[in-house]
Amino acid sequence: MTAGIRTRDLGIDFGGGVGLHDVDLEVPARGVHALIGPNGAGKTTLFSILTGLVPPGRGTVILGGRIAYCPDTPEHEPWLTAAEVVAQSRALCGLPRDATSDRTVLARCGLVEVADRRVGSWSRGMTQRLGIAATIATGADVLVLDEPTSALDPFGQAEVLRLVRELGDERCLVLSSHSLAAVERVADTVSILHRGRLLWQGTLPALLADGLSATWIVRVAGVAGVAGMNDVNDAADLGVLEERLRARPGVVVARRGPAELTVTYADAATGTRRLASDLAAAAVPVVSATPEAGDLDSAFVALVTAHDRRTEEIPT
Ligand SMILES: Nc1ncnc2c1ncn2[C@@H]1O[C@H](COP(=O)(O)OP(=O)(O)OP(=O)(O)O)[C@@H](O)[C@H]1O
Repeated sequence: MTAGIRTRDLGIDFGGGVGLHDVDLEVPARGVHALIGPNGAGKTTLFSILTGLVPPGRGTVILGGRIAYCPDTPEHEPWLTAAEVVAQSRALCGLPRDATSDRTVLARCGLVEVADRRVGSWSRGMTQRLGIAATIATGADVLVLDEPTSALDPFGQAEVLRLVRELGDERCLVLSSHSLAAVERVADTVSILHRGRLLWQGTLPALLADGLSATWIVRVAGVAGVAGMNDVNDAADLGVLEERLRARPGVVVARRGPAELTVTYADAATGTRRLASDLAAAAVPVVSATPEAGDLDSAFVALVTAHDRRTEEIPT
């Protein structure tokens, strides 16, 4: 796998243990990579070192090509038009003038209709998209976007995430975000930074599998269209399902609500293997079976909490 970014033993000390410690990051040359971490984890510091804005205290950074960075709150000269901002970005990288390409970049970011408007009074969402346009215009192989969806409304977020996904299909795109739902939608690979240390890195499916619990929430179907009867039928179906699942070996079943059971296995891998066949054998209509913890939020919280517990246990 060619790397877009590779760091070895990267570190910086701000004093009192704050900074970055032994960061060995590996980001593929193509795809969307999300760097996530609690506030103060060191994400912006790491981006600043990767992009050469801050020299590291120690370690190395190897890049697969030119890198461009868009800060979380991009600022543009207010008297410039959007087209001029993009042209300026291209010129600062020593690239020749190319008004057609500038328009294409603005069109990709949904800004072509306002290309000739001065950007001084633009909304946060438009300013953010213009920052991304200026970043794309550099033609860099590695794009780093610091919290590109923060402070955007749901429409703005969807638009930026669509663009992020598109760009990641062409080159190496790294973003940081506190919106784990957004990360789950667009990222191919993820790294988790906490207190300046890289706790985890790998593909999103691997991270989700790591965080998967051994418990599933199973909801049964009622009899649709029978007024006032749904609860009664749900209860009846639930009772039958409960009894039949209990008869299966190694399954722990508990009631969760009027139409829901929790079904727990010895471990997540056993559950993944057996849940579908156990439900089929029970032969009761089921609406859904959802892992109790199987999303990025729970995987993230589990990793960070486990790390904190371990470090608290180490005597000082
Ligand atoms: N130049 C500096 N001098 C001293 N401390 C610094 C410096 N830059 C960052 N820090 C500290 O390093 C830690 C990491 O900060 P950083 O901004 O990189 O975190 P972050 O993960 O981007 O946080 P957030 O999600 O809140 O933006 C913080 O405790 C911050 O106060």
